[in-house]
Amino acid sequence: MSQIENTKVQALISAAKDGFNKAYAPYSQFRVGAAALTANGKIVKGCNVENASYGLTVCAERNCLAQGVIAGEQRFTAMVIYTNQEKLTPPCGACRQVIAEFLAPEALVMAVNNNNNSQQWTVSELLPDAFTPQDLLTNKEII
Ligand SMILES: O=c1ccn([C@H]2C[C@H](O)[C@@H](CO)O2)c(=O)[nH]1
Ligand SMILES: [Zn+2]
Repeated sequence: MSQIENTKVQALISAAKDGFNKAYAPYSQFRVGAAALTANGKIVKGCNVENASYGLTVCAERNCLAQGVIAGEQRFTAMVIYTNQEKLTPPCGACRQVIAEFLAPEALVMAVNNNNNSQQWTVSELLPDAFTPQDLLTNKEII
């Protein structure tokens, strides 16, 4: 995350770890925490929240961004996803779409684990040619 200050990256990892510790994952036991940096330099976090009706589960990444929106933030510049998995956890397809709604294509998403291994992608690497709010605006111009 070279374009983000190192202290901010450390703060994001720590917030994502907090999220991980709050995860509600009684069915999969697969705990995930996420944290995002807002365009104003604030940090918001989330965790996965599972449900007895399995399909209603919401991932950490989407909960994190929803927490940001509730806090009045709609632009984010980076996201960290924290797990205790040796194989680093990338965001699922549904989360990639929601990430593309709120983070710019060049923004960074980093997966980190409890051994401090990490891997990072840009939003456009995760979801090339994303369908975004701009596509809706273009459509309005045509109408
Ligand atoms: O990037 C990911 C991948 C999975 N999960 C959650 C959903 C479910 O609760 C559990 C297993 O898929 O992990 C996330 O929160 N984020
Ligand atoms: Zn997801």
